[in-house]
Amino acid sequence: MPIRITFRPDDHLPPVVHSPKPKVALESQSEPTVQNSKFRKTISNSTDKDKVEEILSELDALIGLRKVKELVRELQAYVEIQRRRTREKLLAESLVLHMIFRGNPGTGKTTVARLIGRLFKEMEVLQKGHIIECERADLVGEYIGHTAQKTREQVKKALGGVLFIDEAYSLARGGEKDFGKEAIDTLVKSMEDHKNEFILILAGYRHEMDWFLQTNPGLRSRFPIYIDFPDYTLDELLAIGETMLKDRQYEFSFETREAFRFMLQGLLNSHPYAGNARLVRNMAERAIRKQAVRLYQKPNSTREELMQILPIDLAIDENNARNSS
Ligand SMILES: Nc1ncnc2c1ncn2[C@@H]1O[C@H](COP(=O)(O)OP(=O)(O)OP(=O)(O)O)[C@@H](O)[C@H]1O
Repeated sequence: MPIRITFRPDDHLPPVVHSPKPKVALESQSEPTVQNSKFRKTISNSTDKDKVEEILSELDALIGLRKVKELVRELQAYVEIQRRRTREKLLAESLVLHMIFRGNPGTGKTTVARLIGRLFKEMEVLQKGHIIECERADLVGEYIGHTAQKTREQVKKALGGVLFIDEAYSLARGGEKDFGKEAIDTLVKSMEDHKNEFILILAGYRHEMDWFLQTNPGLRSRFPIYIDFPDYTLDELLAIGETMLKDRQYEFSFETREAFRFMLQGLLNSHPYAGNARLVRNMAERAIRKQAVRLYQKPNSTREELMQILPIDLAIDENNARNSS
């Protein structure tokens, strides 16, 4: 039986480790290995600490997500300590790192899943660390047997990395007779057949995910790690927008910043799930295109002009921007 780590989503406590009586002692082994891993990779001291730190800094650079960052760091520390224990020929168990990500679209789930894949590659938990993103249509087929085949194909592609299934609950919506059930069964079997060869992350809206896991106790017991992604606040969304522009060497003028805040506030007031970074990215990218059209007829644009996004590029006039401040 594998070690199970329960991260309590709602508090800051360290993970609870449910460790059944270990059956395997490594004392007799001269070269400690990761248990149950098909790769049976020899654990060396060679984990590139700089690369791990680099990935953790990328995680820290994300706006907000304080608890998510804490959990990922806890997870990283936990895995690292297991490695050190193995090196000291202490008891070793396989790590079960399948996860549930709960949150609205655009709250950073895929971004964090990618970082986790890369992190575990550097830590030699995963061989490749890539991510295969899929949804119901990629897993569910049209006739008996087709679904199992399609799902196995996705698992195969994900071996050595992360299989990320968005809106995972859609697999259970059709009930017992739906092919989605076959996809779930195939996933469960793949988790057994390919233990430690990939990490499965099921993602989606919080309430739907809770319902999904309640209706599938067999599945639920295989996911020891829950990570919640809250909606971003107005200030966080603003910071995300500014970071996205800065990364592309653009910037808001003072008025544009206020106009952007005003637009975001309006959207947050009218749409309950508007607090997401995807929306901000779309707004920023649209503003960049609008700026291009505005400057196109001006061959002698200055460096500053080429960098600055003006309120007009947000399709909002300056009066509105002033009113919002
Ligand atoms: N905290 C953050 N800081 C900076 N950029 C972010 C942050 N969160 C998300 N983004 C950016 O927002 C965009 C959407 O994020 P992402 O795809 O990770 O969200 P998601 O929760 O997986 O949404 P979906 O389910 O719609 O795919 C990406 O371009 C990502 O880089």
